[in-house]
Amino acid sequence: MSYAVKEMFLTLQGEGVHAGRRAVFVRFAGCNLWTGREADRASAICRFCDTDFVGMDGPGGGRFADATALAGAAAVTWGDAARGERFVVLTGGEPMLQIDDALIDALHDQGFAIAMESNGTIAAHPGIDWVCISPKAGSEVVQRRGDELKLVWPQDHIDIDSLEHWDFANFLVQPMDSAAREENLRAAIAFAMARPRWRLTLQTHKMLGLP
Ligand SMILES: C[S@@+](CC[C@H](N)C(=O)[O-])C[C@H]1O[C@@H](n2cnc3c(N)ncnc32)[C@H](O)[C@@H]1O
Ligand SMILES: Nc1nc2[nH]cc(C(=O)O)c2c(=O)[nH]1
Ligand code: SF4
Ligand SMILES: [Mg+2]
Repeated sequence: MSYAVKEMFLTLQGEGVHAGRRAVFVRFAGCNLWTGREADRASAICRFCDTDFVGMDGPGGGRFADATALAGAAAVTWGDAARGERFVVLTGGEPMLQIDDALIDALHDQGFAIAMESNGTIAAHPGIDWVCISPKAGSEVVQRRGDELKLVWPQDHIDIDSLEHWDFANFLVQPMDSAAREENLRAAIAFAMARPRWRLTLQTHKMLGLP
């Protein structure tokens, strides 16, 4: 199978438990909860997305003919730093629309530990080493176990008590980036103060000027 990739870049993971860790990001094109077109945002299931995942025109993006080609490009993007530490984050868009056995095997063959950022509406590939699920109100989350649950806040129509029954090792709350970001940050802080099971996570790459 070929893969449609919006962009591929080297940075620090900005969010979640692995914040601060050197990582190759592979941003797949396309999502099942929004077309990515501004004209469709108001009628989408997911309306607060901060990401351009349309097309294959970003830095390091393109159509990769097969898994070997994609994994090879990820290895080149990682560069000469300690091979044993290779870490890739598969995101999008919705990465589970494209991730398959061949890609997971090829990335592992290149020595990568594989993390994924997903909306959880498609079951995660079992070979992924670190599964981060970020639930969206109005969607059906089928992937209810993993390494981190990252709730963007505030969102209406989320049943927090039922999320807490899902099988995740870490529960994180992330303020929604929007025109109301200050208010959203206060709301996320209040959330973490009221529910000690949850930890605040910030989009540190945005503060640092990293991609
Ligand atoms: C762009 S999404 C791509 C992966 C996948 N589609 C998902 O939603 O998890 C990557 C992460 O950014 C989060 N995110 C998207 N828009 C955001 C915003 N406006 N503020 C804070 N986090 C946001 C998502 O919830 C997700 O955790
Ligand atoms: N540095 C950095 N960290 C991130 N963590 C999750 C991201 C994403 O868009 O999935 C992201 C991103 O786009 N950049
Ligand atoms: S599910 Fe993820 S990629 Fe899709 S629109 Fe929402 S935040 Fe963006
Ligand atoms: Mg992002």
